[in-house]
Amino acid sequence: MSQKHPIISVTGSSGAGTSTVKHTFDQIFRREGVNAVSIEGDAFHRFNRDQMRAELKARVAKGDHTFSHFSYDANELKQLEAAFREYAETGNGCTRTYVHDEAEAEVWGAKPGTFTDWRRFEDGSDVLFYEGLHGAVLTDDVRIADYADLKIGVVPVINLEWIQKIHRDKASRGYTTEAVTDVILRRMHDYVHCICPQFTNTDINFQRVPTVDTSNPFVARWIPTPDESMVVIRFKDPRGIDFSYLVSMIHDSFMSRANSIVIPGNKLDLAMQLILTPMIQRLVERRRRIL
Ligand SMILES: Nc1ncnc2c1ncn2[C@@H]1O[C@H](COP(=O)(O)OP(=O)(O)O)[C@@H](O)[C@H]1O
Ligand SMILES: O=C(COP(=O)(O)O)[C@H](O)[C@H](O)COP(=O)(O)O
Repeated sequence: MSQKHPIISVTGSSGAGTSTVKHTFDQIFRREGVNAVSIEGDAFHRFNRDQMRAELKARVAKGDHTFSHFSYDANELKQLEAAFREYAETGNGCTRTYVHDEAEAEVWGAKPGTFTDWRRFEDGSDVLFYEGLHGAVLTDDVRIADYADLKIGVVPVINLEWIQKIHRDKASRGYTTEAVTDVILRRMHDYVHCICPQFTNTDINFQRVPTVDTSNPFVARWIPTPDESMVVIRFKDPRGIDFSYLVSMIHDSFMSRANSIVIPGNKLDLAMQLILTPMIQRLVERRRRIL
């Protein structure tokens, strides 16, 4: 936690929609005049694509079938924690980019499946914004969640998450359904052990729930649209959340528990803006007062 250099962390599995949610944050940052530096969880993978394949082969040969990008030890989580700590203390830090495909390769000048060099953040930012798989990890060794001032979970129900991952990985990363299915299966152990526990450490979770049949996600021809879904928004600490304001502003929303509201899927962007803008304003105002 840092009053001077706040950190916002958006955590979700692969295909959950964290990159999509980043657009909403970018809009809020732009409108509110907040200068944010962004980092991606992929930057903190331990291995590039070839090294990861070799490591997987070696682990399988030793009888370990659970190693994946979700595993804590497939990532430099100490380094991610150090990046959060350094930012909290000094307002700066280091990141790099994992290049997924040819389009990103053009932008970054590195081959798909490799990392760029490490680089320093730009000076003078108001907040650090993280988006990735491990932004709310809390273990005996690694205390990433402790450094983040606002932690958001993006967690579609699992069939929908798989549909989103399969479609994104096929459309923009060139994988087949079979290849993505293998990845989903291999990652399941650490989905349970490394990803799910983080959603008890987050301040707010956004859980998209389809209202159409997704019972066989591996043959779904398209991703259920916002109109074909609802979103459950759960607050860890509901004190200070003006639920009656939210329910009156978001047409057709309702409270399902004392700490949760349910909204139509096509109101997600509006709901995020209504909920997150005052929270971001508070973080930035507190920082500016101190400075
Ligand atoms: N709220 C949403 N409504 C419809 N499609 C979505 C939504 N959120 C994400 N998607 C789709 O799901 C896929 C995965 O989203 P993405 O943001 O790339 O996930 P992540 O970065 O968490 O891996 C993308 O094709 C994206 O367009
Ligand atoms: O698990 C993830 C990260 O989440 P996201 O999918 O949301 O980026 C990616 O698949 C790996 O970064 C790289 O995998 P590959 O080397 O197969 O591209």
